[in-house]
Amino acid sequence: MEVIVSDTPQESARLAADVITALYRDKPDAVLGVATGSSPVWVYDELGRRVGAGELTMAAGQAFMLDEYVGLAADHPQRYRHVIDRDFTAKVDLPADRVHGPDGLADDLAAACAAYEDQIREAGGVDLQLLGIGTDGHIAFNEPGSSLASRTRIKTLTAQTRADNARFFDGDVDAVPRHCLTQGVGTIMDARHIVLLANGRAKAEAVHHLVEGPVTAMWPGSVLQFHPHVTVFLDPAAASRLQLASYFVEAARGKPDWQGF
Ligand SMILES: N[C@@H]1[C@@H](O)[C@H](O)[C@@H](COP(=O)(O)O)O[C@@H]1O
Repeated sequence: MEVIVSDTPQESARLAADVITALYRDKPDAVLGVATGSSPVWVYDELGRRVGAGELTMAAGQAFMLDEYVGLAADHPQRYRHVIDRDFTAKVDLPADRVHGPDGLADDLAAACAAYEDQIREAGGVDLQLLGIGTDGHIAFNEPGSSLASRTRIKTLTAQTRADNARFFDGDVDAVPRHCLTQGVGTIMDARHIVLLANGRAKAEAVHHLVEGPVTAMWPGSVLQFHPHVTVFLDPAAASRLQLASYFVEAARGKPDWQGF
């Protein structure tokens, strides 16, 4: 696991965008895994800027979302489909019909989950998965206690996650759905490169468990310690509980070239 502590979230986002830019240069039809939440938004802004400036094209790519709420009305602005359309797809040149997500309005949710797994496999798997992390250590919507081998399925959200996400529902926790469809931990682990961003002190405990804790389903992000290619971008506040923080900062200073993680 490579851990990079930057001075600001914006600098982390630029570095993450460098990794994605390098991927699309090498592989124009690359498959990107996209995440909702505030953590990746600056990455999407930077990708959009680069596409606009002619420095990057994702036009031959595909993207797969991590998760979706169950039962939110088709036109609800907080459906992750709409969030990704607004935060990511609208900014880049990747055609909207090549951005896929699990169908939280399907009549048969289990079948929709299985179909989504098939779709990812048929696309050749995810080349680079962008991730955030919840304050309780969840990745996508794999809450504490999730099987570390899980595949895309229906999950119940914890009270903590619903409280965290109430800010997107005018502060009304009762408006936050109780269920979601989410890629499983095992599905995420199949991605060839995982790039996780975390910012702010509220993430410091989850980041500590992710990087330094024992691998446990109680902190699902910790399973990334078993993945051969993970890059974690942190701001100083998110890194503040790492025992190895000064080591990571020193290592970053000695690094001559950020390209080619
Ligand atoms: N399902 C998403 C996760 O994919 C995301 O990582 C998490 C953290 O969001 P933020 O980046 O806004 O802190 O929020 C949601 O629960």
